[in-house]
Amino acid sequence: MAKSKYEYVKQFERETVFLPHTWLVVRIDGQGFHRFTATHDFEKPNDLRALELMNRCARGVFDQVGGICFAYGESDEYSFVVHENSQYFNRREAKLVSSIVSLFTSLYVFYWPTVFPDRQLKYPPSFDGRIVCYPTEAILRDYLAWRQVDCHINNLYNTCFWTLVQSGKSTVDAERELMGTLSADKNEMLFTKFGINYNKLPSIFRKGSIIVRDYVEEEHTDKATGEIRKKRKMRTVVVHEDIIKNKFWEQRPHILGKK
Ligand SMILES: Nc1nc2c(ncn2[C@@H]2O[C@H](COP(=O)(O)OP(=O)(O)OP(=O)(O)O)[C@@H](O)[C@H]2O)c(=O)[nH]1
Ligand SMILES: [Mg+2]
Repeated sequence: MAKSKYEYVKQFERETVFLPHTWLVVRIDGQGFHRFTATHDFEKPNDLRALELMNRCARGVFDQVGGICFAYGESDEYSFVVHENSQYFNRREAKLVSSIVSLFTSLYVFYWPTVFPDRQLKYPPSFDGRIVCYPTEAILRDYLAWRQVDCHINNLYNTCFWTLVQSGKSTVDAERELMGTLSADKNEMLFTKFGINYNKLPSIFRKGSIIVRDYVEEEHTDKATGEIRKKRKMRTVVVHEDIIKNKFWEQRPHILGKK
């Protein structure tokens, strides 16, 4: 086919293609969610339904976009790990980040009425996205540990802050009381003043959410004998576990392992 005289404009296009055998992390983050969560009356410090909505959207991305082997979410953000061996979109930055952030955003609006049937969406939410390339599995694991530590630090602080405010303190006084305190002080304050054992709070709040493909035991009835048997099946699961101290990775070598 003959080329038009305008074809030359394509020469101006530039692309970032990531190096092979490197881990890619696409992190999306709600834009202006401080305002969005206030406008939509999210519960403080954690709105369980809002977190479940984030998890639903992330599962949609996890299952539809190729090459994703792990996802971690907390607050208004989600990180998607593209496997080092993935060739999806030929590892092109713009394709990967734009399709993940747009799919996540449209799923957020799509699932909103199911998760919040009693709450109207007052304006369209948006998310931004970026990709970072990590050359080794050890650095990738440290990246994920960094996000989970962030979740822990923020959640412990916010739990203390809103418990103090709900007990009658002004936001200024609550902030002043927490200034300079360490994690141990915050745990102690929650327990002695309010009878709250921080470690007993839901793990989705304390640890964030992890999406992986993992083996689960499923029961099925043997047609011939009527016996109930257990079978190990690979499924997409959402868990709220410690990926830092526990043997999370050691127990699941298939997640980051070579495919
Ligand atoms: N009430 C409530 N607020 C939440 C919840 N999850 C996230 N948020 C809000 O969302 C904000 C997320 O932090 P950021 O991403 O730093 O703030 P942002 O306003 O989205 O700012 P940009 O990301 O820079 O656009 C938090 O500071 C909270 O205000 C929740 O479960 N309940
Ligand atoms: Mg945000």
